[in-house]
Amino acid sequence: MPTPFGIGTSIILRLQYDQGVVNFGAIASALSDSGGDIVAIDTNRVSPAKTVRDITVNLNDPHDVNRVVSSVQQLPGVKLINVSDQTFLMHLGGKIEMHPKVPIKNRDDLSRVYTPGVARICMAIHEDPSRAHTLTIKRNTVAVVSDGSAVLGLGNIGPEAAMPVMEGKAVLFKQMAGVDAFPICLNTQDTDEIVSIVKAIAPSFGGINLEDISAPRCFEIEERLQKELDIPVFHDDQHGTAVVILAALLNALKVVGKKLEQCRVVVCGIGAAGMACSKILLASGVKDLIGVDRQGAIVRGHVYPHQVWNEFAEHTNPFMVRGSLSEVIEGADVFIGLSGPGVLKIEDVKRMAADPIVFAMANPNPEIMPEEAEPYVRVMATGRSDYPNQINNVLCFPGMFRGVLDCRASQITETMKLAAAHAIASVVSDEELNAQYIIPSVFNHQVADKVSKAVIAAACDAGVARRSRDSRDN
Ligand SMILES: NC(=O)C1=CN([C@@H]2O[C@H](COP(=O)(O)OP(=O)(O)OC[C@H]3O[C@@H](n4cnc5c(N)ncnc54)[C@H](O)[C@@H]3O)[C@@H](O)[C@H]2O)C=CC1
Ligand SMILES: CC(=O)C(=O)O
Ligand SMILES: [Mg+2]
Repeated sequence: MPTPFGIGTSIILRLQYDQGVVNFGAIASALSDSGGDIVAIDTNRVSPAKTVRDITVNLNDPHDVNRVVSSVQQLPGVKLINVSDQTFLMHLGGKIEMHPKVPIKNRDDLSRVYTPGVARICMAIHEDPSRAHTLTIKRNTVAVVSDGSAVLGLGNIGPEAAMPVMEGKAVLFKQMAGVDAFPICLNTQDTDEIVSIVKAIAPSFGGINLEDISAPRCFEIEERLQKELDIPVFHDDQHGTAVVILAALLNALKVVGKKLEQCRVVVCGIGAAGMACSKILLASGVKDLIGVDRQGAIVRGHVYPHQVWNEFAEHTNPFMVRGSLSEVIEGADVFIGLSGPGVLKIEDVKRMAADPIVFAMANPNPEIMPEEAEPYVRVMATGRSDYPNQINNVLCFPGMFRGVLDCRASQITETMKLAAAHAIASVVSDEELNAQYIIPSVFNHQVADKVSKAVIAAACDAGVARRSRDSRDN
C-alpha cells in the first residue's frame, strides 16, 4: 500500500564492515527483516579486512527508516558511515538553474550581449515598451509567486518551506510546455504588500502564477492584480484546479451516464480551490451544488465572516440543506474534496446516490484513501501520482501559460478556462474512457499542446490576444 506521503522512501546506507566478524548475507538479512528491500549494492572500497558498500534500500513506509538503520547498526563488525534519502538528494541545491541562451566567446559577443550593444536594445524598449515581450525573457517567463500560507494541504508553513513546491512547479512548466518559470516566495502575508511587490516585479514577466496563497486573501490579491496589471494573473489553486476538475467530471459523468444539470454535487472545503471549482461547475450547468466547510453546509441567510462565503451562499445550495458533511452527503451524486485528510468517512460514501463519483483531492493525503472508498464508488480520483485518475492542476497550468504567452494575452477569461477544461477532457477518447481512466496522464504530451491551442483560440475570440497566430515569430 502506498505511504501517507505518496511514494516509498529510498535510502542509501554507506556501511563499512569487517569481513572477519560479519558477512554480507547477515547484513542483507537484517535489512530485509526490518522492512527494507535491497535494490542496489555498490562496492566503494575493499581492503583485506574491511569492505565499504553503498546499499540502496527501498522502504514501503518512511516510518521504517529508523528500524532499518538500527538493524544494521546493531550488527557486530558493522559501522554505519552515512545514510542518505533519494528524495532529499533530488532536492540538494534546489531543482532548477539558469542557463544562458547566448554564449559570450569574445569581445565582440560581449559588446553585443552587454554594454555597449545592449544600450540600443534598452532604448528600443524605452521607446516602445511592448518590445519587452520580444526582446527580453518576458516573452516566455512566468513568476510563480507564493507567500507560503496554504502550501499543498500542509498549511501555513512559510515562504522558505514553500520553495520546493514552487521549484517543482517551475520544473513542470518547463518540462510540460517549455515555459520558463521563476519561483518567488515572499516573506510577507500582507495583502497590500503582496499586491505591491508583484506589481513591482511584473515588468520582467509575461504572466503571474499565484500559488498556495490561502483564502480569503487569495481572492482579493488576484482580483487587484488582474485589474492593475496588463499581463495574465492566474491563481493556480483556484483556476488550474477548477479547470482540471471540470475536465475530469465531464468524463466521469459519461462513464456513469449522468448529466451535470441533474447531479447533486457536494464540494467540501470552500477555500481557494473549492470556491473556484464551485464557480466553474455552476457556470457549466450544475444546478444543485452544496458547499461544506468546517462548520457544515454553507446556507443562504446565515451571515459568514468572509464576504465571499455570503456571496457563495446566494448562488448555491438551492434546497437550503443544512448540517455536517455526513448529513448533506446523503443522496449526492458527486463528492469533491478540497479540504484535508480523512474528512470523508466510508459510511458517508455508502449513503451517496447510485454510481457515486468521489474526487478526494487534498494533498498529500486525500479526504478518503482510494483503497477504502473504491469498493463503494463508481469513479474514484485523487490529486496523487500513485493512483489512477490523478486530478492535478499540472494538467492545466503549463498549457494555459504556453497559450497566453504565445498569443500575448492581457488576461485569462472564463471562456479560456472552459476551453482548457474541454481540451483536457478531449484527450481521453470515447474508446479509451473508463472508470479508471477519466483524465489523461500528466505525461501525455497532447495535454499541454491541446490546452494551449484551445486557450489561444478562446483568447482571440474574447479579444484579449495581443498577437495573432500568424505573427507568433515576432
Ligand atoms: N489536486 C490538486 O490539483 C489540488 C489540490 N488541492 C488541495 O486541496 C486542499 C485545499 O487547498 P486550498 O483550497 O488551496 O486551501 P485553502 O486553505 O484555501 O482551503 C481549504 C478549505 O478547506 C477547509 N477545511 C479544512 N479542513 C476541513 C474539514 N475537516 N472539513 C471541512 N472543511 C475543511 C478550510 O476551512 C478551508 O476553507 C489542499 O489539500 C490542497 O493540497 C489544492 C489545489 C490543487
Ligand atoms: C497541486 C497543488 O497545487 C496543491 O495541492 O496545492
Ligand atoms: Mg497549489
